[in-house]
Amino acid sequence: MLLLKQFWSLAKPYWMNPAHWFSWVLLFLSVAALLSVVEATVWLNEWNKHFYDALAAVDIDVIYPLMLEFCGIIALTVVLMVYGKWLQQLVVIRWRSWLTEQLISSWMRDKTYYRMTLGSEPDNPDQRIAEDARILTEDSVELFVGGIQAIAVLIAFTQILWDLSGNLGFEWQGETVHIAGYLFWVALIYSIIGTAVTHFFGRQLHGLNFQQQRKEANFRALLLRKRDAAEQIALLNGEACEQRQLKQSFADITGNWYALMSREKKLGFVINAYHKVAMMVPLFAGIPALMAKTITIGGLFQVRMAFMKVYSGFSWFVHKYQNLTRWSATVTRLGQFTEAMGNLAPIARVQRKTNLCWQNLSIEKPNGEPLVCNIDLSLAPESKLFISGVSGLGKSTLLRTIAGIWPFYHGELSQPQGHTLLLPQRPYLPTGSLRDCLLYPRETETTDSVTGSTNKPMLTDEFLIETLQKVGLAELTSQLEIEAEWQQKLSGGEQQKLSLARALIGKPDTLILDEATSSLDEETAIAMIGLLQSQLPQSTLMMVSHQTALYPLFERHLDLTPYAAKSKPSMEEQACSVTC
Ligand SMILES: Nc1ncnc2c1ncn2[C@@H]1O[C@H](COP(=O)(O)OP(=O)(O)OP(=O)(O)O)[C@@H](O)[C@H]1O
Repeated sequence: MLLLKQFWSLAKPYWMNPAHWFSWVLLFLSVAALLSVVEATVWLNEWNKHFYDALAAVDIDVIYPLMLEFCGIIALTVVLMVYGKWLQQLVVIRWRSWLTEQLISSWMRDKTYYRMTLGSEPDNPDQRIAEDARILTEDSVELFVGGIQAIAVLIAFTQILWDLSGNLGFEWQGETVHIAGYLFWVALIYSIIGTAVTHFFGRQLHGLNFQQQRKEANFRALLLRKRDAAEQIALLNGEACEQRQLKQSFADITGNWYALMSREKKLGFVINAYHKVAMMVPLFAGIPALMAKTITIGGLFQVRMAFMKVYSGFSWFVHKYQNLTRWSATVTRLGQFTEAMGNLAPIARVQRKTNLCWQNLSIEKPNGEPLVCNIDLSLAPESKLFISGVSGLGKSTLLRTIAGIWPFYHGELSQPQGHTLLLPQRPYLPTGSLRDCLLYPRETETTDSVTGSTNKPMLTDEFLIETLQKVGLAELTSQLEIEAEWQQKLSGGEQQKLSLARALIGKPDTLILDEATSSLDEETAIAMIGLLQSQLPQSTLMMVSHQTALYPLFERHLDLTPYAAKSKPSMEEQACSVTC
């Protein structure tokens, strides 16, 4: 029940939105095509009787036209099946595109992707957005259309089977008992037994499939991290450790896989035996009617086909058991993910005032442990503030709070008006051209091929080149269009210079630097801060740094040490506690 509720909350926003009427039309056409296949199968069933009777009578005059009719039925069935499937795939991709877009925009909205990492986020959001959205849409449409088809088959062939079965009469305690439509009852009982046994052997597959998807995603994520940290791992000679981690993660996959295999093997015995026996059940069950000469050989084959269809309609659940367990695991995973996004506390909007202002500002870790307490500060526009304090005190966290991404604080906090840019110690350089890296997160301007106009005010190449020269990256000026893994290609200092160039291009009203010059030598760091101050005189500048040489460039200084929630041990104290 919970599963269906979860599924409905995922499916309703798409399917109940009138804007998606065309997907309903496609779904309807797909169902119609597959129902026509059922109709063609009924026709084929009729054909079976005539054909086998004609064969038994060696009636060539009837056999040849029947062969022609067979070709017609098969051609029609194939066309309907192919287009039914094609329409189904069209529905899937439309729904999947919408769902993926919704998941991405919810994940990106209000920095959810970041805020989820601060709590106990559901594992591997990447897998939930990419893989689970695909499985959910594919399996749901397939199971829905397949389910309707199974019901249609059941309805169409129940009548046929009932009529063909006639009355089975047998003696019971001296009386003759008649069972109308006895082959239908055989198919029903056989299917109920099959469904019950399948569910008994397969019921643990839901949990195992859920775990399998999670472990596969963990392994993939671990591999991706190695790629991101390739250089650090190589320098630390961490291969053996990494290999151990990967081996362990893969062992988790294989451990669960063996459990899955063992369950599927048991289920395989049941399902295969069930299907194989099903082929002969109608022939064996039809023998009394054949002996009583109430049906012909052709009729027996017609019975067999009708029985198989009724049985396959009833056994749809058995056929689709593995898909259903995968589908249910996916619904649970996506349901958890969307629920976790929805349950996040609303983001606290930082007030905007002329001055940056903190009153009684206290900041905590996500677990509630206090970091810094009762900070009071007011900073007029265009001020330059240097913030210092020992490592781990909470300086970066204070900057995150000002930037509005750290929700664990109380007290008064207001941000100056206008655009704020925070440059972290490790800049993020997206994959793409150097121009993309330089302009991130602005979109690269494009020129309209017809009118020649640009979709945004153009930042000229001259300006970009001049900016690169100013920050000391003159050698990169010819590579603006080169696409590369710039994060790997540039040195730490060069990456920081590129990040500072972004500030010169973006001209923010408030610029926050979190150890943004830590990889530069002192002389260059001083030159860079001097450059920012001369080029952006109207920007409010705030900088956290351990580079004391920069201190004189700032008119104001805030030492966070007195605000620390608990005093951090000094290096000497730490060294002492180790040696003592
Ligand atoms: N996302 C997080 N989840 C849990 N704890 C965190 C998180 N981010 C930071 N912390 C903790 O908050 C404390 C302060 O971290 P912060 O990065 O603000 O220190 P810092 O003063 O900038 O240190 P440094 O000078 O070494 O950069 C640390 O103990 C850190 O472990």
